[in-house]
Amino acid sequence: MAVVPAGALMRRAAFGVAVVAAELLAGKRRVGLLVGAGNNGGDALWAGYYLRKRGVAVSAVLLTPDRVHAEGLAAFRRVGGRVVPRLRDVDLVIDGIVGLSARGPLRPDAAEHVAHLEAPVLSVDLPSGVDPDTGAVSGPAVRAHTTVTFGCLKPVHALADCGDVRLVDIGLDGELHGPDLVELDIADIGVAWPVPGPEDDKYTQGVTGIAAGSATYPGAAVLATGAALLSTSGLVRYAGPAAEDVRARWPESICTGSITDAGRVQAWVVGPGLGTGLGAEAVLRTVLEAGVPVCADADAITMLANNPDLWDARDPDTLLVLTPHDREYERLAGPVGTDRVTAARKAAERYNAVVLLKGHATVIAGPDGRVLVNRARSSWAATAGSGDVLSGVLGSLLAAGLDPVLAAGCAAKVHALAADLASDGAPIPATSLLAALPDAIRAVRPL
Ligand SMILES: NC(=O)C1=CN([C@@H]2O[C@H](COP(=O)(O)OP(=O)(O)OC[C@H]3O[C@@H](n4cnc5c(N)ncnc54)[C@H](O)[C@@H]3O)[C@@H](O)[C@H]2O)[C@@H](O)CC1
Ligand SMILES: Nc1ncnc2c1ncn2[C@@H]1O[C@H](COP(=O)(O)OP(=O)(O)O)[C@@H](O)[C@H]1O
Ligand SMILES: [K+]
Repeated sequence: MAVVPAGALMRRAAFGVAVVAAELLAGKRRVGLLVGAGNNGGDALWAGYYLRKRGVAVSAVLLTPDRVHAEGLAAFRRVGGRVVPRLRDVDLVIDGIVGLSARGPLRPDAAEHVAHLEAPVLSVDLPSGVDPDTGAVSGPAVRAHTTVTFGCLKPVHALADCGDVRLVDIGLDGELHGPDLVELDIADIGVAWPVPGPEDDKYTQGVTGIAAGSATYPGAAVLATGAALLSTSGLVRYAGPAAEDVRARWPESICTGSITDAGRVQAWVVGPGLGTGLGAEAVLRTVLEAGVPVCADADAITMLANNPDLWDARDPDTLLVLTPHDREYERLAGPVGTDRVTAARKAAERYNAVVLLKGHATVIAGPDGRVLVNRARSSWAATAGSGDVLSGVLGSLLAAGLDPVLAAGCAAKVHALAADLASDGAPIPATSLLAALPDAIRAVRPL
C-alpha cells in the first residue's frame, strides 16, 4: 500500500472479482452484493462497479450503512448501482461482508441475509463467518461456491471449505515472505514416493515393523500390516498376538508372536489395537528404545499420555511421529480447540516429535516449525480402522528413509485419495480404503 497509488490494490483485487463473477454468470445478468464495513465491502462495491460497466444489473445491501467504503460506494452509485434493503432475484451473490480482519461468526443481521440466499455465492477473499487464520466455523457462515483471493492463499483456504479457490495476482510478489503452511500437491508426493531401483532388494528399501493388535483387536494389526505392504515394496515384519491373523491375510509378511524376536527393522509402527496394559507398555518401551524412527498411534499415544515415564525410553535422537485424533490429542496436550495449526505446533514442540493431527483437514507440524496441511476432498475416511491404515502407510515411508514431516504429508494425502477412489460416493469400510492404496499411489506417481 505504501508503494502503489491509493486504492490501486483494491481496484486490482475488485477487477479480479468482477472477471470471475462474469465467468460464473455465464451470460446471466443480475448480481447482488453483500457489503460489510471494511475493505472487503470496498472490494465488493468496486467489483459491482466493473460489472455495471459491463452492463450487469447490480444491487447492493449495505450491512452497516454508516460505515461503508466511501469511494467504493460513490463509484458504484456513479455507474447506476442500486442500494436495496434485501437481495431479490439475483443470479450470483458477491460476499463482501468481512475479509481478513474478520473475527467470529456472522452477526445476526448478516446471518439473516445469508440464510435466505438461493443464488451461488462468490466470496471475496474468504467465505464470511469462517475464521481467516484457523478456518474454524463457530456459528453462521457463508457457504461459498467460489472464493477469489489476492496475492497469496491464506490459511483459511487450506483449512476450510471455500469452494473453488481462485488466486488473483495484484502485484504483491516482492512483498510476500515464505509460506506459513504448505499443502503438498500430487507432483510433490509423486517425486517423494519411494520406488525400487535396479540395485534394490527387499532389505535396501527399508523394513517396516508393525507392533499392533491384540487378542481383542486383531483387525488393527491386519490393516496396518497390509497398508505397509501396499505402500512400498520393502519387507514388513509383524510382531504381536495377532500373528496368526496377519499371516493368514498377508502371507508375504514375516510374523512373530513377540516383539523380542521380531528381527531388525528400519521403522516401527506401534499402537493400533495394541491395548494399554502392562504388556502393551513393554512393547512400546522396546520400540522406543530400538533407535529407529517410530510412528506412535492410537493406544501408544494414550499410554504416553497416561504414563509420562515411557518418554524416558526414547533416545532423544529417535524420530517420532505421533498421529492423534482429537481425543487422543486431548489426553496428550489438552483440548485441541479451534486453532488446529497452533495445537499441532504446540505438541510438536513439547514432545520434539512430528505431530499429525487427524481430521477432515489433517495438520502436520514438525518440531522445526514446518507445518503441512492436507484437506480431504470427502469425509468417507471417517470410518473405523481407517487410522490403522494411515499408520501402516506412514510407517513404511519412515522405513524407506523419508523425512518424517514429508512422510506424514505423503501418507495423509495418499490415504485421503484412497478413500475418495474407493468410495466413489458410497460408504466404505477401511478394508476398501486399504485396497485402493495402489490406485492412489498410481495416481500420484509421475507418468
Ligand atoms: N490488504 C490489502 O493489501 C488488500 C486488502 N483487500 C481487502 O481488504 C480486506 C481486509 O479489509 P479490512 O481490514 O478492512 O477488514 P474486513 O473487510 O475484514 O472488515 C473488518 C470490519 O468488519 C467488522 N467485523 C469483523 N468481524 C465481523 C463479524 N464477524 N461480523 C460483522 N462484522 C465484523 C470489523 O469491525 C471491521 O469494521 C481483505 O479481506 C480484502 O478483501 C483488497 O482490497 C486488496 C488489497
Ligand atoms: N471428516 C473427515 N473427513 C476426512 N477424513 C477424516 C474425517 N474424519 C477422520 N478422517 C480421517 O480418517 C482417519 C481416522 O483415523 P482414526 O480416528 O485413528 O480411526 P481408527 O482409530 O478407527 O482407525 C484419519 O486419517 C483421519 O484424518
Ligand atoms: K468475504
